[in-house]
Amino acid sequence: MSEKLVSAEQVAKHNNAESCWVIVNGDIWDVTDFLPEHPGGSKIILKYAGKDATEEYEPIHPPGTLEDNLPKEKYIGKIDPATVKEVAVTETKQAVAQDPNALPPLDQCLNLYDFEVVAKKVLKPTAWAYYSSGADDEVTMRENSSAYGRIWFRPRILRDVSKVDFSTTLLGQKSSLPIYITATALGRLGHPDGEKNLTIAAGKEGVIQMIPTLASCSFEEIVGARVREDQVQFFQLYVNANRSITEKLVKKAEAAGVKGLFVTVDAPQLGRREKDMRMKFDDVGSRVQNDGKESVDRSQGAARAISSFIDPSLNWKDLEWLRKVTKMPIVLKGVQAWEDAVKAAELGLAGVVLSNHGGRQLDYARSGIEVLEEVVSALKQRGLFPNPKFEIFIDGGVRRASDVLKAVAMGATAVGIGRPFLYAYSAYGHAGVEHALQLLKAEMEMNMRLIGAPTLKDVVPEMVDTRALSAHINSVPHSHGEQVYERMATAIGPAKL
Ligand SMILES: Cc1cc2c(cc1C)[n+](S(=O)(=O)[O-])c1c(=O)[nH]c(=O)nc-1n2C[C@H](O)[C@H](O)[C@H](O)COP(=O)(O)O
Repeated sequence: MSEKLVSAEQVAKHNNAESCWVIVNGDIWDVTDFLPEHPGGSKIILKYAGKDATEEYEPIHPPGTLEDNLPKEKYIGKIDPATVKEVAVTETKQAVAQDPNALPPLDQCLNLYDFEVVAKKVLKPTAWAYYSSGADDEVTMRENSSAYGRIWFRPRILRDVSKVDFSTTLLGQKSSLPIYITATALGRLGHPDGEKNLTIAAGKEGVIQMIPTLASCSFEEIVGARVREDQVQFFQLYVNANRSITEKLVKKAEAAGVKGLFVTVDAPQLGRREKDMRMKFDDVGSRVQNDGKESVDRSQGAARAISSFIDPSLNWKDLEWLRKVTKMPIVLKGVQAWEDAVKAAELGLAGVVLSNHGGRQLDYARSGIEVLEEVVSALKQRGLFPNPKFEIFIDGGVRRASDVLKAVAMGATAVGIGRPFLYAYSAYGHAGVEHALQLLKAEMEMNMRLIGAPTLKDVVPEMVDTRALSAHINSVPHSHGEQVYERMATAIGPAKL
């Protein structure tokens, strides 16, 4: 592409819907004609019209998105660095960018919760909002963790636990832990290397990473970041209303050696995550581009902007089509009732993930661990459990190895963990995720010794007391008071409400 240098002053003249240029990674693009086609609406682009959009663009778009989607003639040239004024780094990033020692030393993180504390300090507000939010009143998000608190151990004694082995297999693939790194979108919101941090750590620690459809990094970057030839990855699929796009994606994943296809079935539409949505009101602050004509649907936050392609018509019949597209084992991710788990087993699928999407979808959905109990009992009644060809995973709120062992005792093959790994790499890169996995290994070893189980096979239903599991005690949803009003008030701008 031409190396023509263009001054920042020249770019700044193209700052409206009639002529809109943006700078991304030093390249200048004329996106005027693309504005009406942008899935996230034109307002978010107009906010950066005539300016550098790199920081906002990077976490949401895999590399090459502009080159792949805009005709060559829309490429204007390179920004002349001599004409660019220093752009202030956001204050939280400043703390880290200028002085990484501004963080507590990694070895001060003793459990998964510690990463959340550090990440909250480091993450930009938009990233924190997206990662930490749950749907509506976040009752299910809180329930995911508190449900584990209603399960108690029945440890056994005088067993030789000098050697403890917590290795296992998931869909026949070896794993050093009954834990996998689950799919979470927009990895670059938290760290420039995005999902690659998870790939590196998963490879080094011998666990499996589930690659998200909505990754910030490209699929090739994530697969390319494997640290071992034989490193195993799974792929999480949002089925696109345009089935040919999905077919291409699934075939590419299979050709790249991905060993499992996890079809997300709990998100025909992404949930209303209000922390995330409130961030969108900031965009209204740039009223200068408020052309008034287009009513931006600000009621869905970033989630809507990235997910309008998801097909809400997806149904059981489509699984026949999917089985023709791939030979990979197919697992349904987001099953929340025993009836659907039994149906998946009877259809001969490879398994289910009992999950409510980390509490980001339907509020008041039950926790994966609670659904696990009813699913195992229903499968047992039909002679469908245990079944080596049908594996049950759960995710949501898993923060301790004791949570993992409760799930294994109740019949889960393994558990997915999401946010803790996002927080770990947002603060410390892949080293943070490696440390998080090492902490879980240390907890696993200690807990298995103390419950009297030398291997995962010895972790059996009699080791847990689940009598209180369905006794929900959830705090009444509360308004968020002052801090919400502050956020809302930022939207009160020149154009009176
Ligand atoms: C935290 C988080 C979770 C997301 C996630 C993004 C974030 C930031 N995204 S989302 O953008 O659509 O909501 C996905 C996703 O891409 N696909 C998916 O299947 N699950 C998605 N999940 C759900 C995830 O796979 C697990 O079900 C959930 O994270 C488990 O709960 P914990 O975070 O408490 O471990």
